[in-house]
Amino acid sequence: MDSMTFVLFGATGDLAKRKIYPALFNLYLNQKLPKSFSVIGVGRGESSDDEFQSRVIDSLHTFSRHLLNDKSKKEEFVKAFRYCQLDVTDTAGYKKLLELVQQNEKEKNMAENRMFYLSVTPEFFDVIAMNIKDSGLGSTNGWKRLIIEKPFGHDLKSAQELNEKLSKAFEEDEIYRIDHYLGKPMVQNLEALTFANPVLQSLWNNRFIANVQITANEIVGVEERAGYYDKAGAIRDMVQNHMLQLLMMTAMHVPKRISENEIRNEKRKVMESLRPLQRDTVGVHVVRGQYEHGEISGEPVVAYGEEPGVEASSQNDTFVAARLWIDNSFWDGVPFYIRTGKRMAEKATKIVIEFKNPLKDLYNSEMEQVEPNLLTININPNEGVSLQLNSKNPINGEMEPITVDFSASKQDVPEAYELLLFDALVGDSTFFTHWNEVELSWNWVEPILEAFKENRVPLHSYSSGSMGPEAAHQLLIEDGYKWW
Ligand SMILES: NC(=O)C1=CN([C@@H]2O[C@H](COP(=O)(O)OP(=O)(O)OC[C@H]3O[C@@H](n4cnc5c(N)ncnc54)[C@H](OP(=O)(O)O)[C@@H]3O)[C@@H](O)[C@H]2O)C=CC1
Ligand SMILES: O=C1O[C@H](COP(=O)(O)O)[C@@H](O)[C@H](O)[C@H]1O
Repeated sequence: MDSMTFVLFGATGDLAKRKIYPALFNLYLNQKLPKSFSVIGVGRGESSDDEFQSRVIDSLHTFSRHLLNDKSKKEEFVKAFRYCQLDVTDTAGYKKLLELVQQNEKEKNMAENRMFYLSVTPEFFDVIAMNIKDSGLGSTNGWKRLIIEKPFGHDLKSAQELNEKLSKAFEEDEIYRIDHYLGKPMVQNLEALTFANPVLQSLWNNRFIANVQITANEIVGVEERAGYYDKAGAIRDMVQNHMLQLLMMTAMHVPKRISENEIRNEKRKVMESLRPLQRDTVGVHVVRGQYEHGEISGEPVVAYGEEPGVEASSQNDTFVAARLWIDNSFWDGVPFYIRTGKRMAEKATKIVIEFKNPLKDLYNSEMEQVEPNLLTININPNEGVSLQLNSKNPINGEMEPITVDFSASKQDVPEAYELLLFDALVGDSTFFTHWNEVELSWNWVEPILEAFKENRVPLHSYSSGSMGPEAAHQLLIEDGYKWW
């Protein structure tokens, strides 16, 4: 693997400590980092290299999945870390950063391969990219790559403007837009599951599938992120990115070859076939909700409007459910339902494929409980795949659903950030979001944003700790289905 310098903007932030350092450390332990590498952490505050290294060690103690008592491994790992104090808006200051990067490359005899990770608030994405270019940091004899965090824009226009600016400093194939759902092992496994199993592949179309349900429910509320979340809502925070990515991964057709370009092409085709919504009829297919007070794990929790930093009158959505149609020959007539909410009864990220049940009538007189076959892909918290079948109970002779569980017991499942960082290091962008996907997603979401803003869609309240507003259940009931 190529030697490289990993320049981390936002090195003193929450994401760095909770996700990025543990991911880098796990890669290091698994010998998946280059033999020669350095990490230059950028932050506004003053810090020596030693202080920065101690901060990284602390984060590993708290957040690494390897509960390693061997202190020496951690110390060995952080030797590669240096700190650079820099206000990212201070153009002149990048000279110091460039000197530090070059000095390191020279000392360690490393190739000029530079990975820039923007783990900062989005308002700085374009500023930093331009400064990387103008300062000469981006002029290397090796490769340069930019990893960029979410959110990528606030709507279609702002996303286009951001992309325009980034593309002045980096080529599209140098930009790695993180959607951490694409780093989840079961999401990465979707491709193998659907393409490498002829049994499933032959059923993966509208002849056999009745509907598809994609759920990403959370127990947590807005937490300390009201400043961001109250302007974003579930529609921007989860639907525009994670939910539509899961939809693309589920609905894409088997590509001619398994390669990043072919997969990307198939994902794009899904988005292009997604039936557009009209602003004035959004409410027919989209349900929005906001959590009320309630109880979670026996503890009372406050309503969204009482959360710190949220105005009591906020009309922000903390729940969205929607019915989508993919107008192509594979999925014609198959509704795709998505739902995501905060303060729900359980943490569950899953994709459920409900198969058609043409034999239902065969058993109707004898047994009434013939359930549809369901393929459930559990993404979080329990990773695995299960298939619900009908079977006769040998004791009472009654038909009952049984579940065949395909989940292997995995003790050491890598974290999303670990898989994604490794892919970026080796230059594989399959599980990163291409600009086409971002643009098409914002484009599809745009009428919903407008309808929400203009209050064309009722804002239903739901109790914290429930399964969301009743209207989200009605959405499926009117089609003769229910959420699984
Ligand atoms: N935290 C999370 O779980 C997730 C975060 N994200 C995204 O990751 C990014 C980072 O989030 P998070 O870590 O939570 O944010 P934090 O607010 O915790 O950290 C922000 C970082 O940016 C640095 N920073 C702020 N202003 C400047 C400046 N002018 N010059 C230099 N550095 C500056 C801060 O340094 P200092 O304060 O030391 O100056 C700090 O290191 C965001 O885009 C967020 O949307 C995405 C998914 C999950
Ligand atoms: O991107 C985000 O995702 C999390 C949910 O992620 P998960 O891996 O725990 O399912 C969500 O809480 C957050 O609001 C959103 O910004």
